[in-house]
Amino acid sequence: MTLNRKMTLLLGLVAIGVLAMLLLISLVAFRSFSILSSTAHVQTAAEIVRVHLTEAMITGVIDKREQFLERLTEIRDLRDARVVRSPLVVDQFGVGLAREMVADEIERRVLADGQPRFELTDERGEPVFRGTIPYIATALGTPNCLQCHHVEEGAVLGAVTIELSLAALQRQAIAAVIVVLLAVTLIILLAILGARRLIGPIGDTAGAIGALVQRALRGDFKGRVTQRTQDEIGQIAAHTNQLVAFLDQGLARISERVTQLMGRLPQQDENQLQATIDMVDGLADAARFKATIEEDETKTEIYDRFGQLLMDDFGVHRFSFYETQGPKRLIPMAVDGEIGGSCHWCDPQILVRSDTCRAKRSGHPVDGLRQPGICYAFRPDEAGRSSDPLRHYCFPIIQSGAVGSVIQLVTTAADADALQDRIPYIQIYLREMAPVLEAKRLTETLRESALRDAMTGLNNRRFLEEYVDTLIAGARRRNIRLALLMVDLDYFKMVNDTYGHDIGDTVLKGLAGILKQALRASDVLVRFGGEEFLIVLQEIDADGALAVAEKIRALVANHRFRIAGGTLQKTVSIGVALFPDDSETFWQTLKYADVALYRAKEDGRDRVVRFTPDMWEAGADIY
Ligand SMILES: Nc1nc2c(ncn2[C@@H]2O[C@H](COP(=O)(O)OP(=O)(O)OP(=O)(O)O)[C@@H](O)[C@H]2O)c(=O)[nH]1
Repeated sequence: MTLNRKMTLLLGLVAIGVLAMLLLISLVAFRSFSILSSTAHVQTAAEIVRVHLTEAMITGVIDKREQFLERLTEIRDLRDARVVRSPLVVDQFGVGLAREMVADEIERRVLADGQPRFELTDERGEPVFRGTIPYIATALGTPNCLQCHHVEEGAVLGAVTIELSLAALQRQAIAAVIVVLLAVTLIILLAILGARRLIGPIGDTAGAIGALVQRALRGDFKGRVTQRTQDEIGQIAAHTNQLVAFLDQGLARISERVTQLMGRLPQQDENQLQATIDMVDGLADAARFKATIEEDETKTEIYDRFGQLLMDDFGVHRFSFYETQGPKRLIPMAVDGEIGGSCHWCDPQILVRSDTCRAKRSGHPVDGLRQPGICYAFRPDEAGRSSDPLRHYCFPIIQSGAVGSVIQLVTTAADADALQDRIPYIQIYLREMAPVLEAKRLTETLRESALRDAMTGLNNRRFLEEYVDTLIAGARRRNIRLALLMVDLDYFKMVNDTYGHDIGDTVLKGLAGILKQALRASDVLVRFGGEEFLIVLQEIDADGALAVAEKIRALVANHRFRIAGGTLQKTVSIGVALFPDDSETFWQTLKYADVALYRAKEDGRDRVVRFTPDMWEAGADIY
């Protein structure tokens, strides 16, 4: 119900109440007034009758009293006037006129107790007021009643009954009440009309503000309220319009900026405010995600965290993260949440020919949600899914101007639209993730290059320094030996001097290749110095170590290094020491291997020498 209606209803009810009260009060007042004024009239008339009868008695015309009483009834509204004698008067003067003896019940009681009685009756619709007043004998009056009447002081001599018609009075009263009620009704109607005029703008403005708020809740702040008055209500309308205009402009600006950041245009039918809130939430979550992954140590942690996010927040459980390696290769970093999982959703060909990956080749997202079949490399596992085939969406992540990673999302055709809606939100995360991934990648590359010898690709001395603690801890825990083989090319300086530095490099790289091939995966090979290589063999005894060293020596001796214009043969000398047999410390054992190498050189080169303590004593001054 509108405010206007409520107000009208309320005023209407108040009006009915007021009119009813007024009517009631008028009727009660009329009745009281009628009784009071009629009582006075009856008493006056009774006194006139008494005076007249007394005068008639004195002047001796008491016989004419009948005419007097009849003439009295000619007075307007005086219906009846009669006198009755008390038994005392009857005893003294006889019964009198016939009608003076006929006493009704009221008159009999008045004659008996001397108390006047009044009553208001209704006689066939006519209101009649009747009063019966006793005549009391008294010696105090003029004339003295007791002079003529042989009765005692205070005795009841008779009673007079007067009946007045109140019909005319009633008509006047009703007319007056009707006039008053009409006047009051008119005033109330005018009051209701006035109130409606006042309330009207309040109701209209409230309704308009209500509609405006409903539109605003749907994200539409274009609505305005019509300002109907210049009073407080008009002010409310004007201020509401200002507020909504401010919100509209603010939302438009926020929406525009957020849209730029998201690259997502809000759709016509969606709640603009809700869409903007969602986008701001997305941006804030992505910024928080970025802050978190910046503190992650490795790319693997980042991929793991992003995979978790895809599953938990976006409901995507099938995905692949690939990373480019060199110009041609892609490596699967995580598949369906499994770090290092194998290529599952694409033709494995993309791993060795990365250009067969459309996202990697083009550097643009590949939307297989809207265009199924756009990429031939996509290999959905079709088994049992013909009714709900799979779709994919691939994002390239640009790092240093080229595609550094490819993120592939896979979903069912039924869920394709839902994923499509989430793509802009996922893209924000990817945008935040790209520079962090790149930074981590650079850090890892830098770290790797710091531990690697660029020319031979072998680990360098720094790597050994970092790795040695792990190596020794493992050996102690497993209670195994380590054999240290210090390998040095013989007369290498001559190669440089004779053929030049480039040929020297070629020989060093060739030697690194021979050593790599001769060793097991668990063995450690380090380019220790210029033409010096250290091999750490694990879980081996002295004979085994010497056998490996001899094998290496022979391999090198029999190898022909290809150089410009022919081949070159070189030999190596190898010193062997065992940890912990020769020393309790790794670095001392290394020194002993070097001592043995020195001895091998001394003894003519192209040989393997096992360290013995006497070598250390003999050469103590040298070392
Ligand atoms: N081409 C090239 N030469 C290097 C490299 N590192 C060290 N050398 C050279 O290796 C040679 C080592 O020579 P020396 O230590 O005198 O020993 P050697 O000539 O091998 O003789 P012996 O070890 O006594 O058999 C030096 O001429 C260095 O310049 C490198 O990376 N490339």
